[in-house]
Amino acid sequence: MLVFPNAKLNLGLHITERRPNGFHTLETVMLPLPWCDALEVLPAAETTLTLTGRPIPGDPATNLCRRAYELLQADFPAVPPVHLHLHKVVPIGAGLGGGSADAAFALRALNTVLQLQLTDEQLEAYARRLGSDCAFFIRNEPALALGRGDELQPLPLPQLRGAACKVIYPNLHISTAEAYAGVTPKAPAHELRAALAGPVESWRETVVNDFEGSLAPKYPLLGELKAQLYAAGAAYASLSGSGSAVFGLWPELTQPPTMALPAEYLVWDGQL
Ligand SMILES: C[C@](O)(CO)[C@H](O)COP(=O)(O)OP(=O)(O)OC[C@H]1O[C@@H](n2ccc(N)nc2=O)[C@H](O)[C@@H]1O
Ligand SMILES: Nc1ncnc2c1ncn2[C@@H]1O[C@H](COP(=O)(O)OP(=O)(O)OP(=O)(O)O)[C@@H](O)[C@H]1O
Repeated sequence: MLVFPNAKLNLGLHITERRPNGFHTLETVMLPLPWCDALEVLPAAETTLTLTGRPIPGDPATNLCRRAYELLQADFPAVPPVHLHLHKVVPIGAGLGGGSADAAFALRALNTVLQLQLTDEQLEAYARRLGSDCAFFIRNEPALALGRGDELQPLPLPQLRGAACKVIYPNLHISTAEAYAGVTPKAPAHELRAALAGPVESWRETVVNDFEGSLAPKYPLLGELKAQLYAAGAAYASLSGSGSAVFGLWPELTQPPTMALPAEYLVWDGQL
C-alpha cells in the first residue's frame, strides 16, 4: 500500500502554560498542507525500513514509521512482518509536522494492510503516544488543537479552500524542544477561533504565533521572510509551528506570486 503523508500548517499558536513535565499547553489551528512524503507498506519476510530522499537525522531504528509498527506489534503480537519504505520530501525541523505525519500515516496504512479494524479514535490514541502533533494526521482535516496539541475539534476553514499558498523553508533546522524552551507562556490577546472567523486580511492584526517573538532575536531572518511575503501581497503570513518554515496565503489567487529567494531555500507553491 502506498500513501502520501502530507505536512501541516499552524494558523495562530498560543502557548499558555508550562507543565511540570516540561510540556506546554497550547491552542492552535492546524490544517493539512499538500506537501508530501511517500510511504509504502508491504507484507514481508522480516520487518525492515528503507529510506530515500531527504536525510533524516538520528538513528533509523527510532524512525517514527518503525515506532508506529512496533507500537501495534506490542498489542497485536500475531501481526506479520512488513517492509516499510519512506521517501522523505518534507523538510525536517521546519514546523511542518512531517515526521508526525509519517507516524500517523504509517498507523493508518498498517491498520489497513494488517486488517486490524482499528477506529479513528483508537488510531488517535496510538498516535498520541508517538508525538503531540501525530493525532491530527489521523483525520487530517482542519482542527483547533488544544491541550498538548492532541485534543482536536474540527474547524472548517471554507475561506481558505483553494487559496494560493507559498511555504519557504530557509534551510534552517529548528528543533521543536529548543523552540518551546525559549517561550514564556502567557494568556492570548485574542480568542483564536473568533479571530479566524474574520476575513483573512484581518488575521495580520489578530492571529499570532507565539514562537515568532521568542525566535526573533536568534533568527531575525524569519521576520524578514514574513515581511517579504507581505510585500508580495500575501493576505496573511506567519511562521508555521516552531519554525523554521514561513508561509503566505493569497485567497484570491490560484498560484502565489514568484519571489526571488536564495537557491538553497526550499519553496513549496500550490493551493490549499
Ligand atoms: C510546534 C507544534 O508543531 C505545533 O503544532 C507541536 O506542538 C510540536 O509537536 P511534536 O513535534 O509532535 O512534539 P513532540 O514530539 O510531542 O515533543 C517534542 C518536544 O517539544 C516540546 N513540546 C511539544 C509539545 C507540547 N505541547 N509542549 C512541548 O513542550 C517538548 O519539549 C517535547 O520534548
Ligand atoms: N519519519 C521521520 N521524519 C522526520 N523526522 C523524523 C522521522 N522519524 C523520526 N524523526 C526525528 O524527528 C526529528 C524532527 O522533529 P522536529 O520536531 O524537530 O521537526 P519537524 O518534523 O519539522 O516537526 P515539527 O512540526 O514538530 O517541528 C528529526 O530530527 C528525527 O530525528
